[in-house]
Amino acid sequence: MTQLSPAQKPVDKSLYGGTGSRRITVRDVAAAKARDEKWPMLTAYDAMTASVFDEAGIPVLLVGDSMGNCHLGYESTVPVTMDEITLLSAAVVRGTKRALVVGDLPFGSYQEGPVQALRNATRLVKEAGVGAVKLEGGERSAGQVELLVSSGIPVMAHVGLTPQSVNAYGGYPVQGRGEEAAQQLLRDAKAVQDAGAFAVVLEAVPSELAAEVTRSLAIPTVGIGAGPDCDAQVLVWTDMAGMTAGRVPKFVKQYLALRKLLGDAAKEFAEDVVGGAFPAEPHVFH
Ligand SMILES: Nc1nc(=O)c2c([nH]1)NC[C@@H]1CN(c3ccc(C(=O)N[C@@H](CCC(=O)O)C(=O)O)cc3)CN21
Ligand SMILES: CC(C)C(=O)C(=O)O
Ligand SMILES: [Mg+2]
Repeated sequence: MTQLSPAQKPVDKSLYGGTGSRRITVRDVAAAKARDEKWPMLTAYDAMTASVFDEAGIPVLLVGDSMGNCHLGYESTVPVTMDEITLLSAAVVRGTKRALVVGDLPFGSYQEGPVQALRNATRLVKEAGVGAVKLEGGERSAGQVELLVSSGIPVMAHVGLTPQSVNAYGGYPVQGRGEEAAQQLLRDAKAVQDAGAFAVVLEAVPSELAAEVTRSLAIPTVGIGAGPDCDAQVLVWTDMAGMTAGRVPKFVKQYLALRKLLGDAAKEFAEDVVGGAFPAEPHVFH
């Protein structure tokens, strides 16, 4: 391990609950694994929401391609474009002071190969100001991870269930069940670590397997539907806050009924307008 320069001294005692004012870097995230520290990650798609999570101390925010279904009204993440990810990533960076912002590379922006991946990741770093990018795939994406990392762009990898492959899966099935699939998942996680990824998302895998991958890797694992033994946990913010319409996956815990609360507020406003109770004297200029 090389000596850290002053600018790279650990940001705080911990990623969550720290008070340091400088922005968290991938080195801070990597250092948390050695301390055996668990940390939270949430998605964010706009500056206002991102500032709430930043002020709450969430150390890493992912501008997920889940913006496709959560924010932009698509059926899945598949239609999301580089223009959309870049626009919303720039907003999240503007809304935050401390969080490391990770931009998700959308479907079609890196599958052609390492050079395409580098072109699009570079755009996200230069135009949006993200501190790292994320892309899906283990062994199949190792070449992309390697070129990005050697070019100075930190990469969060993503193995297990990779939602951009929804049309190949025919849904969102749990991955890594059975000995052969478990061995493949281990190979995928090792491949992206060896290619230089600073962390890896494990999505929808049995918790026993996620625990084994977490023990086997030197880089942090970020679980979503991967049980309690990952180094970090991520949820889509609209799922966590009870804002998502319709059914949410089994791995989601809802901490708020935001969809109902916001709907009730909208109805109250509407009734005030229709009934003449709003605006009242405090809201009026003379
Ligand atoms: N709002 C939202 N939350 C997410 O977590 C999320 C997205 N959108 N969009 C992209 C992907 C899709 N994700 C999903 C969606 C559904 C399941 C799901 O329901 N899976 C089955 C698996 C059952 C099995 O194979 O045994 C389930 O019933 O939980 C999992 C992940 C995760 N990602
Ligand atoms: C759920 C996370 C890992 C993600 O990729 C996304 O939100 O797009
Ligand atoms: Mg994603």
